[in-house]
Amino acid sequence: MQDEKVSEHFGNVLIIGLGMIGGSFAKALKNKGVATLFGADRRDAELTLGISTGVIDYAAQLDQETIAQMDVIVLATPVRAMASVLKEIHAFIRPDTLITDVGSTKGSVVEAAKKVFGYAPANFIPGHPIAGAEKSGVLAANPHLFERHMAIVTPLPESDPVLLDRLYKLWEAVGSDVVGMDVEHHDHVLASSSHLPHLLAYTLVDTLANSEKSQDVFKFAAGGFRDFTRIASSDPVMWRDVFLANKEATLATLDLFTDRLSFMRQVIVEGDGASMFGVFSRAKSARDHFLRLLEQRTLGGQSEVKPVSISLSSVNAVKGAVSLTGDKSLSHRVVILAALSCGVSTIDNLDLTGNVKVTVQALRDMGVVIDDIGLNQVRVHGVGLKGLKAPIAPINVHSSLTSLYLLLPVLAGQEFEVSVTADEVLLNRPISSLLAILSSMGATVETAAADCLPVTIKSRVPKALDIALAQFSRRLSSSAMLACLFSPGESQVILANDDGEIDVEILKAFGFNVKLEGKRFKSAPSTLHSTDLMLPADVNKTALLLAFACLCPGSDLSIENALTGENIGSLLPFLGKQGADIRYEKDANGKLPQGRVRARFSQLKNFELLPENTTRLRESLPIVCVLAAFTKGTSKIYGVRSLAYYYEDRIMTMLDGLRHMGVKVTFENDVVYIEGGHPVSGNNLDSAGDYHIALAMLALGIRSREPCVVHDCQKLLEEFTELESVMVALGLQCDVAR
Ligand SMILES: NC(=O)C1=CN([C@@H]2O[C@H](COP(=O)(O)OP(=O)(O)OC[C@H]3O[C@@H](n4cnc5c(N)ncnc54)[C@H](O)[C@@H]3O)[C@@H](O)[C@H]2O)C=CC1
Ligand SMILES: O=C(O)C(=O)Cc1ccc(O)cc1
Repeated sequence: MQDEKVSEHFGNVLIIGLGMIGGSFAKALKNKGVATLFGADRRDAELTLGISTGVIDYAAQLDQETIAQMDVIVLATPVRAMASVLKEIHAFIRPDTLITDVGSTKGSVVEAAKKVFGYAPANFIPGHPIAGAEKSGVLAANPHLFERHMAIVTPLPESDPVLLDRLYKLWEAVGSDVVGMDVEHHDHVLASSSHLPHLLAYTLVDTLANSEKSQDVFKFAAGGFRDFTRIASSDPVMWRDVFLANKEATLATLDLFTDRLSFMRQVIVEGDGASMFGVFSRAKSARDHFLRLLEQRTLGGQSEVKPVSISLSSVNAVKGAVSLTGDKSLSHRVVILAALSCGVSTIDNLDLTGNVKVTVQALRDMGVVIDDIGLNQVRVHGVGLKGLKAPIAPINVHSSLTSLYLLLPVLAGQEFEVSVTADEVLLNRPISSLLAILSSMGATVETAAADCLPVTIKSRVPKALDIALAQFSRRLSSSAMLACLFSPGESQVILANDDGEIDVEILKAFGFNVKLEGKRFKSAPSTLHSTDLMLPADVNKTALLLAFACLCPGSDLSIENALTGENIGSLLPFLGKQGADIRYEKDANGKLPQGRVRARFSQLKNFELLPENTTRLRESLPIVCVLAAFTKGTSKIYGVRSLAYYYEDRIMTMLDGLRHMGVKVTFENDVVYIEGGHPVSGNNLDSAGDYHIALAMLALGIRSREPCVVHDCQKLLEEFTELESVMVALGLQCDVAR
């Protein structure tokens, strides 16, 4: 099959050693139509098969006439055969012909070339695809073998830059990501990542095969044995050559491993379960981490998102009582505190979707064992305040601001150097206020661009905090509170807002000695201890569902496991002020202020949101706009332009939705005017993939006079996993189309 053409043509390419790797490379280039392929092999049968299976165009001899015609020569024999091949052909090679190889070791190949030529030839540039299999021979050739896998090139100081560029292009043409590396470094890295595992697999199988019980051992081999020993089916000649060629580096890694194996032997002798657990959990975390990195590469970093729409079939009352999955922002905080505690905490009703996964993964990457023990239930094995382990790669918070704000002070409190990065969306966002907290802690931080990610926390001289936050942000407040955990003395933070109550309750639940007087947060050094917690319902979801009930005549909705403090979140207090009928019934036994919150329909008052309140309600502005549409009179929202652009964008999308439903909306001189009290009618709304807009549009759709579809709800359903079942439980007729 001929793939699509790539522009560059590499001319005549000769593969010497037409086995699995040489054949795969030849077939990939041939399918792309970017070269004329010649093959040479000491086994004629491989060449015949190579032609009949369309791997090469021509079989070739290693004579002067052939070699002089080649633009690229690829050595693909076992590594120790490369010296003799080079000896045979070196006199015929044109100086502008690129000679390269695919061998698993590089030092020995460079040595061979220097010996044959008498110097390091500028046109000899070694390479090594990090892709393969336990198979051999041309029949195992696979043209897709190198796609989205790395290829290492190891240029020498003498290497010709034009030919080096050609080598990069060759590997790119077959789909590889090419990286340059020093020859010696290559041999050390590969000794550990590839050569040692092959040695272990061969030795394990050989040991067991020679044991008395070998029949039964193989008969009852479980999946683990099969996975671990797959590579012992690899070609023995190839691997004999690798160990002969890379003796020093393989011995170094083997010695290290042998020491660790002896240590594990002693651990077993002593029945030291804690050490076993430590080694196994760190290894699991490290492997999970690099598998994810690998997956990102092989998937091209892309995951396909299927559009989802939700249709609401008629105007409904919202009736019933439901419990919701735990609060997202508390979920982040609680797993972090449990990880920093001494002892094992069990957390129930944790929200393990979306960004919380990012925080959990970061903690796992730093050696914290977090067992999934049931639906939304985890057991966290705390490592103590400073017990996190240096991760093997930078911590990636992806697009999770909450993970970033909560983890950064925790990292600044550890004793290792660590870097933090994120997805592109967060990379250009200045985080000056957050970095200021780190510097108040006494941490030295380096950023790539001024006050933006990625950051590296270099060192720290712990200091007691005494700071006042100017910015209204719950994340920043929590960040400062967590920073106090690592303070050597009493600390004080003056918060910019007065909604720190729940965070303080959570800190207290883990034994942190803190108190909150108005906006003044004070702490004294303490050791955190584990606790078992049942998280109350998500504050945003609770408020949004209660807003639905306030909007729909005949409604009576109870959220059974809600947070019940007066200052929890911003939307419920706002609804209360607008005359909503909301009642709180506190559960006297809860560790946190939690219980039942009940809402019934009531006619809401129109409102004016001054800039300070607009900022306070910024996350909930889409639903606030919807509420405005159902009050009597005109509501005004001031100061939208002073919000971060994404909040402003959200409001503009929401206003478009309102207009589409016949609501009179204007935006003039930084004031949004929404005329409420008129019938709403329309059947199609586009939520632009935003969680808050999607929920607000559902609220709008519920009051529409005709059945209404809200599009682009995949993010909503991803984060509000129980939405569908909650809607059904509340008697809302909805249909999710995936
Ligand atoms: N198998 C794998 O997964 C990977 C292998 N490599 C490297 O690629 C090279 C080739 O490995 P495979 O393709 O797996 O082996 P293979 O056994 O499938 O192919 C090697 C071919 O070289 C031929 N050959 C041996 N000595 C020769 C000589 N003196 N003159 C001409 N032809 C000769 C053999 O007849 C055979 O067809 C090795 O250097 C190996 O280290 C690199 C990455 C992955
Ligand atoms: O089969 C496997 O899993 C491999 O590890 C393949 C492999 C073998 C040798 C190399 O130099 C590179 C890749």
